[in-house]
Amino acid sequence: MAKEDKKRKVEDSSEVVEKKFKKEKKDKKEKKEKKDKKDKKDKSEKKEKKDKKDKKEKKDKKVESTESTESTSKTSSFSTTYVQSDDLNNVPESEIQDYLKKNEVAVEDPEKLNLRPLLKFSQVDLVSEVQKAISQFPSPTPIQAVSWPYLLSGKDVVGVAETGSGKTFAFGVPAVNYILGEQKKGLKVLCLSPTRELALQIYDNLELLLKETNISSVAIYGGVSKQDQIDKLKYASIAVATPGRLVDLLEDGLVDLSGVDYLVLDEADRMLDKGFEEHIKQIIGKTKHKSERQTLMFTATWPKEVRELASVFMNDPVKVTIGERDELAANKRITQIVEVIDPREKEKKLLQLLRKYQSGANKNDKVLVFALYKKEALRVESLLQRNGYSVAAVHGDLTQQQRSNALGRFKSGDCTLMLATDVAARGLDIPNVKVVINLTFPLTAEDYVHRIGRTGRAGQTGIAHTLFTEHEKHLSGALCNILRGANQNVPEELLKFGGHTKKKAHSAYGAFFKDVDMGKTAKKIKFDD
Ligand SMILES: Nc1ncnc2c1ncn2[C@@H]1O[C@H](COP(=O)(O)OP(=O)(O)OP(=O)(O)O)[C@@H](O)[C@H]1O
Repeated sequence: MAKEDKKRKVEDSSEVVEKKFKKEKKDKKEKKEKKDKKDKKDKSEKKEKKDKKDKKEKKDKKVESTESTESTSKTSSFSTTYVQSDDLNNVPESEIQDYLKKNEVAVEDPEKLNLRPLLKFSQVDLVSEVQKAISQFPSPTPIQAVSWPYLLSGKDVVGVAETGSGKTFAFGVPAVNYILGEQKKGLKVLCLSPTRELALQIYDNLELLLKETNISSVAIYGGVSKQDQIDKLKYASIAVATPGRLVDLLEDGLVDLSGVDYLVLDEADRMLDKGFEEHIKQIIGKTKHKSERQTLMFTATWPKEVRELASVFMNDPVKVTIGERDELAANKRITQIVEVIDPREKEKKLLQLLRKYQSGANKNDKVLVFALYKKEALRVESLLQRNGYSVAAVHGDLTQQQRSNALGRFKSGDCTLMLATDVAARGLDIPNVKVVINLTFPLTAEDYVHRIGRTGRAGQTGIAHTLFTEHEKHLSGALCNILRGANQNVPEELLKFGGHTKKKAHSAYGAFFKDVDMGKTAKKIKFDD
């Protein structure tokens, strides 16, 4: 019995052991399966993450395909040490907040540096030649006040501020200040601009800052001989260029951009749209890598369509916005009048408007008339001449010499009437333009904001008178928004076309709109080489 018991016990225990063993095995198997499952999941998650990362890297690389692959730390001399002055430190915080509020300043500052705006020129330590050149002005404009501390700290900046608000010196002063503090020779600063006239204007402004220095600069643009530009490039530290001519010189091996570590895209949204994208990539790829370069983009209009592309060329930029600029906004000092008329009445109406705006005490007021296409400009030019007007014309069919002469006559006041296409819409700073007349509405609402921005500059007021016809009805919604945003009257006749903006269907926002008949004339505007 005892033996049997013992046997049973042994059997029992062996059964238990076996059971236990089986259970352990089962547990192990389950555990392993679980682990495998988890590993598999982790692996696939990791792979997904890696794929995503690779994809992003590839995409970034694709866009910046020609960027050099040199070292990654931002070590060049532009990483200067900006120190907030005691004078600025001592300003009560409430005063700073009042300034930011009054000027509708918004700053997106990824590193949370919270640099204070410069309320006076004396609150910043600039190289004496630069300090002297800007002392002609009473104080920095808001875009200068807010962006200089970041630019002088070596940060990338996107600056969005209304037309005529001093953006040229906002990027020009830190650029010249950098060059003057720089020991090495060679081309270091490059400013890109969409039109020849604007490139020349930026160049003239920089020359004012360089007047009392031994630094040379050069303007590179098409329509004139290359040789003079090539000669000047040998000594220049700063170049202002239109993309087409610059690419021309690059392809011929006549310009070396490998030392450029301060890069400005003026009218940045235009520079990044489809018309210029390829040239811009080609040029930027020849400058220093973005990790060693300070990249600046300044503009009055900053549509969503170009923001992603912009970020590819920049290192976590600080974004400085003056005014409510998330919506497309016009300068509020400009009185905007919009008249809806029959397209056949346009030219008769133009003559009436000129009589109205250039009469009596205002007879010498400067008036700028915009047409849409060269052909139209030529026709209207002869209409005006037939009616006894002396008119300065600026459009793409004229030689550069003719364009420069016309602009010069209008700037100096020798001729008080200028007729232009959109080559003159952006950036041109012409003193005392009292009235802008849009004889034909431009292709985009952005262009409208730039065109009317030729008046009401540097704190002055101005009038923009727009003739609107049914041919442009697809832009009525965008125009209504701009008028409302600047507290202007929205005419009933315009509302009849519809007060809502249509969606844009193509990233070349300047040229294509969804469900919209752009008419026979809707071709892309060609800008300059
Ligand atoms: N701190 C300042 N105080 C007063 N006027 C200034 C100051 N800085 C620049 N200006 C003047 O303001 C005018 C407009 O400046 P600028 O041409 O730079 O405008 P902008 O913002 O680039 O305009 P746009 O968007 O049309 O290109 C110029 O005549 C310039 O000399």
